[in-house]
Amino acid sequence: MPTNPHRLPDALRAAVDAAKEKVAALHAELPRNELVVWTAGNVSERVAGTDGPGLFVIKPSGVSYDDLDAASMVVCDLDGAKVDDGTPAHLQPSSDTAAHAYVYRHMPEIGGVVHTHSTYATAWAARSEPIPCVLTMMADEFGGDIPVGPFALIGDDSIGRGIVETLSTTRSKAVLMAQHGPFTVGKDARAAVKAAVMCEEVARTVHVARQLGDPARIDQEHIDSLYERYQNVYGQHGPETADADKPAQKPASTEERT
Ligand SMILES: O=C(CO)[C@@H](O)[C@H](O)COP(=O)(O)O
Repeated sequence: MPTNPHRLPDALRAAVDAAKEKVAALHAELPRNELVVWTAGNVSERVAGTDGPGLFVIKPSGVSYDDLDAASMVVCDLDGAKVDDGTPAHLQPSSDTAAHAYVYRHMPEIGGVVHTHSTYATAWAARSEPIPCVLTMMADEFGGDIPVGPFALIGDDSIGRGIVETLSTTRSKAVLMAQHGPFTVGKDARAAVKAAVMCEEVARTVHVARQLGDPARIDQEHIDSLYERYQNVYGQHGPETADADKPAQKPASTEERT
């Protein structure tokens, strides 16, 4: 049953509108960081403070990045069904909506999901090869290798299932879906966009390094130390300068999760 926007409590209406503004603005980061071409890629964010079954905001499918604004963002429930909140009826949500919805249903700590076809990360995905943790930046952001998820067709739960299954075995916020491209997650959409930018950067750097030889993986104890510092010490921590990229909960160590 579509949701009538006029029946939304004021707080939920405000939260939906805030998410639409934020997700629209974050979509501009994808072309700005050269992570997408044409209409490829998408960003979503869970609507904060939603009682009941939950909602998220995602871009409409196949619309030029130049034409995306808050008014064109689509609101969906956690089954991926479009919610009628006043967004024009002809705007259908992203073709990856079912994957985003699956992640939100199965990873309650996650508040943002991003998908791109960024060149270097997608090249690793094309080979179904994990990116080895040979850079401190990888240890900082991803806590280890960036894993590969299974090949899956677009349109149903298959991609989402592959993302969740793969991310459940790692600290990484990025997964390279085989022969498709990277999906990243974060506590909110901004953190997931950051992970997408970092994923492409390390994919490019490790690729370049491999043209020169075989880079060595960082020792596990050093990876753990770097990850701990970056996640818990790096950046600003005052109430007015809190880093929005920090995870809500400290993820378990690799040893605890495997
Ligand atoms: O992976 C795919 C298609 O292969 C999609 O991610 C498109 O690249 C973007 O689709 P929309 O979000 O515009 O539907």
